[in-house]
Amino acid sequence: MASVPVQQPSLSTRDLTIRFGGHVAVNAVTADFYPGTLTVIVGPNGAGKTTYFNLVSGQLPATSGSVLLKGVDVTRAGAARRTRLGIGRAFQLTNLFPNLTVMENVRLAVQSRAGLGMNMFSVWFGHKELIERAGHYLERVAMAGKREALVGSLSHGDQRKLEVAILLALEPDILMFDEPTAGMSVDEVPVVLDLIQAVKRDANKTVLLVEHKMDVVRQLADRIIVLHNGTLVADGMPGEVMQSKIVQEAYLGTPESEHA
Ligand SMILES: Nc1ncnc2c1ncn2[C@@H]1O[C@H](COP(=O)(O)OP(=O)(O)OP(=O)(O)O)[C@@H](O)[C@H]1O
Repeated sequence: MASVPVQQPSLSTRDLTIRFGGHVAVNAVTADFYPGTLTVIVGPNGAGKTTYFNLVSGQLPATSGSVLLKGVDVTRAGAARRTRLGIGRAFQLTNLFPNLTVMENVRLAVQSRAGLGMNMFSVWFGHKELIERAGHYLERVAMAGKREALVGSLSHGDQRKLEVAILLALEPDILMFDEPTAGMSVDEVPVVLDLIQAVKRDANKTVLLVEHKMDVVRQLADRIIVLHNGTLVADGMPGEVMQSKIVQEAYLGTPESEHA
């Protein structure tokens, strides 16, 4: 009988926990994430979603438990090492250079991915291929027309789209988005959602998304994890998780319209 190959998780957390004083913000969360799957993490305000993201991407040190990236224990590794190992996160605008142009921001990401370092004046400057690659990512977020604009002058929605372009340019294996459409205008939202759809069709990419808007959750999720008071209370296919009693009580008990 032919054996079915067992897929290795690209990312795992084991009993991952962080305490702030007496408050346990993330409480013994164990989960595996696989390539080709988009997992949405939902939960009420203060449930621990962003803190869990910070523990995974290395912005916060765990109090206990572990984070494994492709089987490598990175619990004590900083964010930079985790990035080198393939984690990429869209950082709510904190990784943009406001005094540089849109093109320069994406070029730096392409340059970084190409292993050339972040020096604006290094040999790649003017390098046609890198500029073309940066242009490609700008086209994917429908921002090719704004390549010479200073980032600080962009609308909030454009800055969020640029952030997605930069994330894509870094070509991570694991992509983490924290409410990617928050603050976007109605016509900007589909650009980003279509892009995330396209990323999730790539069987090699693992996508994690924190999201409040239930229409976005329905549209994108292959799997839903529910956090409540820092604890994982449900994990499964969208249909079953949405129907489960614990979710109805813990999350959907809050009217959806409040989060829409
Ligand atoms: N640096 C910190 N110091 C102390 N408490 C913190 C810190 N960061 C988060 N917390 C607390 O941990 C809990 C979880 O916060 P977190 O921001 O992760 O929730 P969330 O699910 O992302 O919420 P929201 O949906 O509102 O963004 C909250 O009670 C928050 O006040």
